[in-house]
Amino acid sequence: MSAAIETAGLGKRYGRTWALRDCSLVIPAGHVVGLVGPNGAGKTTLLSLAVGLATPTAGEIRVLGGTPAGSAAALDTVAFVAQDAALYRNVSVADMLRMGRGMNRHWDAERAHDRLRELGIPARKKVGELSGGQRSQVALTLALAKRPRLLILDEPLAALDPLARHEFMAALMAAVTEDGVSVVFSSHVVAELERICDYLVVIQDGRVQVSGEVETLTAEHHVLVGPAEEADDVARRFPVVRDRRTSAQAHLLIRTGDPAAVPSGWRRHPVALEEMVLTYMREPAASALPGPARVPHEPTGSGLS
Ligand SMILES: Nc1ncnc2c1ncn2[C@@H]1O[C@H](COP(=O)(O)OP(=O)(O)OP(=O)(O)O)[C@@H](O)[C@H]1O
Repeated sequence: MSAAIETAGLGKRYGRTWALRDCSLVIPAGHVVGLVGPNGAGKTTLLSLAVGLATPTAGEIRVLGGTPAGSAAALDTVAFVAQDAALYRNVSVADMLRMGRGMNRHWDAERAHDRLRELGIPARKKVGELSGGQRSQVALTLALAKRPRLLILDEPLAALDPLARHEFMAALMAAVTEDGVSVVFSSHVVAELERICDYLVVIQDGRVQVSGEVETLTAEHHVLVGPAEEADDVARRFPVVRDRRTSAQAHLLIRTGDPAAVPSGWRRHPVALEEMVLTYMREPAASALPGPARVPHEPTGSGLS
């Protein structure tokens, strides 16, 4: 399957600040991708580069199987919903739709009007007169009317209450099912990721920390619980994302491609996606971990079953 977004050595610097560095990433097409990371991590920068609103300082970025980001061909097939659904507040919804039709070759006006009718959003209203949730839905309607193959959204849920959030995501998922569009969206709503996305990218301090299919990542991450005096030995055998110890017990959040490899006398617990993401966000050093995980040492037979 081709890549929705592919970067090689991608970097973006603003003055002295590297907003994004050494980013080499392949996000396969056909996924709903959650891009997460703390404030200032570089999420908006990566998405802006992907839609051609910013140009790289280093490296390159391509979309949809090799089309240079920001090129005319890419603009035809990529749609973007910016943070806070930035729209012209004094313009009516109907005029926004007319502008969209004038600017896009594959504009599906009927679909846009049908969507707004279903949502009960009057086209004559000015954008500034709509609620935050309605504005977001208008922004999504405009993006989908382009009939994109890749839809990129920057924090689409930020301004929405839980109900509007639910309705927005339902609309997005319907588009994924109907059109097979690839979706990449940034979000701080970590708790909802598991329900929404099947691919995850965690970014921190301008670098990609972890990236992969949700199913694979949750299968690879575990918490090992066992006696503290054996923890150093166990920690040498697995890539450790988080190491918590009391005088008696150790809790090691590890990443391994071999979930059966539990040291004898230790217990293994699964890790929910939310806990995994929050752990990476709290542990910037975990970005050094390889992926997929490799066991750094051959087992020596001293306790691994
Ligand atoms: N136009 C700009 N000029 C100068 N610095 C910028 C600019 N845009 C972003 N930065 C800096 O680049 C870094 C990454 O910013 P970016 O907006 O990409 O992060 P983010 O992960 O989207 O953050 P948030 O979650 O707060 O939206 C930050 O240190 C930010 O201050």
